[in-house]
Amino acid sequence: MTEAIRLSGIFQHVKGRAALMDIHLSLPQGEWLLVVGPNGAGKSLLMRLILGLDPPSAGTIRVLGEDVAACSGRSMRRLRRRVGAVLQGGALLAEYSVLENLLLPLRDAPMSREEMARAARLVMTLLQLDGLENHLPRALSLGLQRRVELARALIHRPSLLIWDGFSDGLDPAAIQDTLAVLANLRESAKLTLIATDNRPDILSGSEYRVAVLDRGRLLFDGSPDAVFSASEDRFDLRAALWGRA
Ligand SMILES: Nc1ncnc2c1ncn2[C@@H]1O[C@H](COP(=O)(O)OP(=O)(O)OP(=O)(O)O)[C@@H](O)[C@H]1O
Repeated sequence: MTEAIRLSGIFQHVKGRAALMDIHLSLPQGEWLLVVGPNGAGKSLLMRLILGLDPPSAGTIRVLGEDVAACSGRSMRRLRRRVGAVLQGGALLAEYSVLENLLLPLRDAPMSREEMARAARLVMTLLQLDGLENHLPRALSLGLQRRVELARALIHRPSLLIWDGFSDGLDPAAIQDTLAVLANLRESAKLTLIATDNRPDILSGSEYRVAVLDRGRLLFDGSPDAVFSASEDRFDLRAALWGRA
């Protein structure tokens, strides 16, 4: 089976401090992985490495079969067109309309204006954003802004979606709506999802694996049921999942 990602022996140092240590992780295409852990565990750093936004201090990262370190210029742009990203803290450009924000990932795509307009219409309908194309992000609720971010991440029909901070700004109903959209894409287009969150059950209702990260180390990688039962015996897992109180 083709792999969406394979991380081998990843270390990441930030300002002289080891923030990720000896991470090994792989995921077949079409599967979903939830990376959970407390604040500061290293989830965002890991997502940035997978996206090729930062190079790791050591180790290799393969994304959709490509060695990220070996990609540059054209090959990196080609790889990025196969990956969508929703990053923490929202990255909608404030002075751009919803439509202009949506079209950003297509800047370098070999597509005509008509094809771009069609892609935007499709994704706006998919996420029920019709009629909002000329709005500025600040005119939208936080939940709608998140939906625009997701639409932007999906506009180029990526095989792999990276979502850092899955439930940020989403209420329970919005989480369920979002999961339904993603489940359809998994069914129809084999979309792979790698999401981060603080809650290990946030994707419940879907089939997914959980990787527990704590202080830069991967403590566990398995099914949600396995992680919950393992945490009954392991203080470190329990603390990473539910807090050290
Ligand atoms: N630019 C930076 N400068 C200094 N330290 C950083 C920087 N980015 C991350 N770190 C540190 O690296 C560690 C991992 O941070 P990271 O943002 O990946 O955690 P996280 O698990 O995503 O946390 P959260 O759930 O709060 O988003 C933390 O100790 C953080 O303080």
